[in-house]
Amino acid sequence: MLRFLTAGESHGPALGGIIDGLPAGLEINEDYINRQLSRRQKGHGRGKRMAIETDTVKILSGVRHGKTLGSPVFLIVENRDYSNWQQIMSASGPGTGERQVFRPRPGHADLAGGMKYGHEDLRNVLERASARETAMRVAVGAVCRRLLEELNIMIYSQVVAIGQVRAESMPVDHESLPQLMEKIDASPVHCYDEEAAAAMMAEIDTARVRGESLGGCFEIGALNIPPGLGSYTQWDRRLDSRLAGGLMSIPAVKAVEVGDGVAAAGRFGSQVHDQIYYEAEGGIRRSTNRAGGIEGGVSNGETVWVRCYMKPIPTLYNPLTSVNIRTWQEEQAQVERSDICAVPAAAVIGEAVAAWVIAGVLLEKFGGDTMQEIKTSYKRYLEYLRRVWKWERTSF
Ligand SMILES: Cc1cc2nc3c(=O)[nH]c(=O)nc-3n(C[C@H](O)[C@H](O)[C@H](O)COP(=O)(O)O)c2cc1C
Ligand SMILES: C=C(O[C@@H]1CC(C(=O)O)=C[C@@H](OP(=O)(O)O)[C@H]1O)C(=O)O
Repeated sequence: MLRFLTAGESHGPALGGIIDGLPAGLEINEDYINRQLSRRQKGHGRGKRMAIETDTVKILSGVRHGKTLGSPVFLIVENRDYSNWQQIMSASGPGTGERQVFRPRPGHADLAGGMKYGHEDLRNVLERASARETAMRVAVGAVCRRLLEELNIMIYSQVVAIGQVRAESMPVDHESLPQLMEKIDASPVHCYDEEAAAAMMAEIDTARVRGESLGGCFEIGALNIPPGLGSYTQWDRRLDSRLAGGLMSIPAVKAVEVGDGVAAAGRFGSQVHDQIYYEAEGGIRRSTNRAGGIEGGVSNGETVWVRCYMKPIPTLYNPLTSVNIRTWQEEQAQVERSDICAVPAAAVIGEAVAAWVIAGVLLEKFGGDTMQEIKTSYKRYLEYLRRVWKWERTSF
């Protein structure tokens, strides 16, 4: 079973992550993970913290001579900002009482977390509730992405809305993907459509001037997924529920839509379901993919695609009304250094989460202790699909 845990406070010394259940023999190195970490740090609308951090990972265990050993992989990413917070974060001594938080920010974890854990200083909540933790999730996801690459599976993302500004989602196929991703990565808002991207940036600038924040929507896709990942046999084995749960765990993501899920709810069945055809060459195929590549919680061989909807960032430089929890007087919410919009970063985090979920279901189906065993079993399955089901669309 593939599992991971992360630890670390936003302004503490470091983030840590342990991945357990990886096979032996997977090639991985720090540079590969760092490339994904750097993608997460980009995006128009980020605050000053991203100028302080240059996220880089250290692999502390589970990898030797560039390959996984089959034992737990232990990763850390240091917080450069810690040097500015060391006194504040320490248990005692000068500075310990500074930067306490008593005016909970509506939309953040401050108040609910304070009530739950009995913290009077709400910094004790926000330090862990902060999306800083997602840096480690991207590091973990990068290892899973490497595993998927070995099976020729690729993951992409693109931002399709910031506030009210929408962009067409770019159709993606396996061949065009590397070039498309290069262009999307070069966009300051992680969006293929240049005109929409310019409007999105202007929208973020307007929000900044007004002391406001913005959310939006991003799409995540996985290409070259074979039919048969996930299962309808138990609720917790469904690929759609696992993807939705994972993606919803990204801070501020408030809805996950599989394929055309939301629009489909308002249409007739004949306008929604993807008809099935057969061709002597190429075998079974669909001409549409409104289902998002998943039927009955099982991948159907089409591109798996989902959309995630992110709410606006809770910290507002023009703050909303709150209550001081020491005096019970109405006051404006705390203002902490903050992003204005983090949808482009969330898209990269979404890729990492999707990579982790898909690697997990893959290992459940083709699991072995070594990459070689997994590849052999994967190959055998694709041969079966070709022989029995005339399925030839998954390349390996
Ligand atoms: C990449 C990323 C960066 C974020 N940056 C901030 C930020 O700077 N300030 C803030 O208040 N919230 C930020 N958030 C959102 C909060 O972390 C999130 O709203 C909060 O943890 C409460 O969780 P919830 O929105 O899921 O209920 C960010 C989220 C992500 C994914
Ligand atoms: C640190 C990151 O995001 C942070 C997420 C975050 C929050 O409240 O979620 C608040 C901000 O923290 P700070 O006040 O230290 O600037 C963001 O910068 C990161 O993405 O690496």
